[in-house]
Amino acid sequence: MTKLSILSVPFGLGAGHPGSEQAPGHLFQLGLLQSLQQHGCKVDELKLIGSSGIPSPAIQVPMKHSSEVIKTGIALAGAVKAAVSAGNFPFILGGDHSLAMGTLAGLTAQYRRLGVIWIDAHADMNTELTSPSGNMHGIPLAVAQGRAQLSLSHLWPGAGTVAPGNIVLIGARDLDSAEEALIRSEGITCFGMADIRRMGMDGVVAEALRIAGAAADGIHLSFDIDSIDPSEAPGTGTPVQHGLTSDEARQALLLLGRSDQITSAEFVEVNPLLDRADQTAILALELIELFLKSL
Ligand SMILES: NC(=[NH2+])NCCC[C@H](N)C(=O)O
Ligand SMILES: [Mn+2]
Ligand SMILES: [Mn+2]
Repeated sequence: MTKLSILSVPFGLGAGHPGSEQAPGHLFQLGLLQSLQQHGCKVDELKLIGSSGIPSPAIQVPMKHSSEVIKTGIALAGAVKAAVSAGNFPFILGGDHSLAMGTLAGLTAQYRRLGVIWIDAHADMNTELTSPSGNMHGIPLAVAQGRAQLSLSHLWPGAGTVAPGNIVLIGARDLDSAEEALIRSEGITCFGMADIRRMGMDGVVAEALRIAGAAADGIHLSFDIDSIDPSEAPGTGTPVQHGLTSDEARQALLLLGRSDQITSAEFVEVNPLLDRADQTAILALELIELFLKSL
């Protein structure tokens, strides 16, 4: 049975709106842990990740709250690496998407070649130079490829990079021009909404696992709640119309959870302050349970 390390990261300074830092606490309040227990999930470790005691980073990044993002990333990277070494499945509960840099730093320090499946309305592939917003949650996948000034090895000394050929985007529909150019020049696989409707989510997931998993010894799933249409998941800072239905998200998470190729996951960008009557939080809770119990 899969032993879980749940790493809770109440951090939201990488996003443009406050609120995602409240998501882990809110999901726990709604009964996440109790219901995981009821579903027979084995939570081996539950850890709260904060940046207190982490010295200011040596690298300077010209973006909003970069030093806090980096410090949190350093704390998270260490916890992720330790979880993998202990033979546990790391599940990171955010928080905003900037924390993926910490996750990926810890993972690339452990895996020889890591694949990444990124379910998101966005590509999060800007650099410090191309970011239109200055928000750190828009850059983690460029950092992970070694394309930004900030690199994963700034967060964790033994961290590596993620090869563009092992990155698969699902649900992307709001790309900035520099991101589009990078996706095209690197040949990064991107399943947009039209592909999902044409191939079906089962077809997309099968292809995603094949591509992300090529020659890889692990695949990380990064799930941004804004992949889902705002009609069903309004509580997020950067909603984008015409997204996944909740059923498509359920299907994706069930299939990915069942695949033994997935070796870690994170769930980000739920913002309780922007939610409508907890609609997004309740859906997130259900999706997380569905995923973790299918592992
Ligand atoms: N993880 C997210 N929700 N990212 C949104 C990014 C939006 C935009 N592309 C930016 O760079 O600011
Ligand atoms: Mn994102
Ligand atoms: Mn997004």
